[in-house]
Amino acid sequence: MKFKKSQKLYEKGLKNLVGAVNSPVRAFSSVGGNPLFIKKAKGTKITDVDGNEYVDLVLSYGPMILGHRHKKVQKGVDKALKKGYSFGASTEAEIKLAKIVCDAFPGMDKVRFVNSGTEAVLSAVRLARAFTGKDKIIKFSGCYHGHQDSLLVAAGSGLATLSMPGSKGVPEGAVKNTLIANYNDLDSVKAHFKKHKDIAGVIIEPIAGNMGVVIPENNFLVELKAYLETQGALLIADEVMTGFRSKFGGAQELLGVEADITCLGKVIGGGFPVGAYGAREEIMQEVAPLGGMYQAGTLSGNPIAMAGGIATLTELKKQDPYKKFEEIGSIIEVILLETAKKYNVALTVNRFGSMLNPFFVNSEVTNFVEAQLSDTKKFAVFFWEMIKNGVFLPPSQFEAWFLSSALSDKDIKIIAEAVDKAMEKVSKM
Ligand SMILES: Cc1ncc(COP(=O)(O)O)c(C=O)c1O
Ligand SMILES: NCC(=O)CCC(=O)O
Repeated sequence: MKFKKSQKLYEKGLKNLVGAVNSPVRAFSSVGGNPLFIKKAKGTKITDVDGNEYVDLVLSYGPMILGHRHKKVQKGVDKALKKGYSFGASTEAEIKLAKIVCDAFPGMDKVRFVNSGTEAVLSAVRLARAFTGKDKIIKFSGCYHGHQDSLLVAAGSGLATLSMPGSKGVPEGAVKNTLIANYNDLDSVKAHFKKHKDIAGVIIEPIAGNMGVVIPENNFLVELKAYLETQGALLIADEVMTGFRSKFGGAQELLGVEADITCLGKVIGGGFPVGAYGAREEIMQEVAPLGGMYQAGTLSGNPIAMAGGIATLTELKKQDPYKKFEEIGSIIEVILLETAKKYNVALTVNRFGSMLNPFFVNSEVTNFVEAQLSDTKKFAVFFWEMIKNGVFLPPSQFEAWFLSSALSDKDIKIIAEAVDKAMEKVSKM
């Protein structure tokens, strides 16, 4: 496999782009080598500029749940493109997507569309503060909620890969109202409430995907929500990753919990830039123009993005792929575990439906500290061998792998063969 053209573009890109990437997550910092440049994608496959074809388990970090360029999505977007790109005024498509989203999440009477997951979360946090009149927010170590100042502490995703505890350029004042708790540890949440009277809410990835996949234990979320109710604080579910992926109604439907405010992104745009936050009526009444919490956007509710979202969610509802996700997901999980056993490689696999991660560690991974015990050198070797054998993975131990509903038996065979080669190479380290 050759990467000559990617290498050339990388060198060219370095001149006017930062690290030749537009998100540090796309840099190959922790796996070595340079980022691949992509030419096109269709269905389950992604092709780089050198013509190498891969089964894609990145899926644009989640959005491409139907696979790339699904014909219904393409059709919906093509139709919208013919009518205009952006109007700065309302369209019927916004109402349609809002209904699909609100119908899927029982705790959501109203929704506001924005352009990214980051925007969705920063607005949701502002809304929690506006509604409760309190300032402090608890987040969990290893959860990533986008790159707004106040939550860019103890965050996973790219910060975990780069071993950064936080970001430069975030003033102390911006994080003075942020408290950190441990995932799967309700006592660590309670400890904050014992100390502070002004906690507006707790934000959580209900199934964590940014420290690698980490699953909420037993009744963690249900108990967290019940406890927050006793404290008059809100539960903010950051379902940017899990919304419409864990289940049509997100992790909340699956785990039987109803958040006060829900953040969405990724899948709801079907590959176009969309984010959203929503809540029950009395909370959304705070948002301008109904209430005094300001939040706006030139391209918010963009008609092309709305068309991508409507087509994706309509097709997703029709396909109802969640049983298939469980089946394929468990097959891939077994492939990883059995192959690791065959080559005597220590491995833990965390999986929730169509999100999964292998960790190169012997012990279970239930929080960020345990996730960081994984041998990232082994992951780097594993990653490159998977690439060379035709499977496109996120270039980081701490990013979830995503499955699409388009995956076929043939794709699984490619994955199984690549895993065999990659595990064998890891075993020789
Ligand atoms: C859980 C979660 N929240 C928020 C974000 C931020 O979304 P975006 O990258 O669209 O700004 C992401 C992904 O990056 C995410 O995984
Ligand atoms: N886990 C990280 C993401 O989902 C987003 C990717 C990015 O920030 O580029």
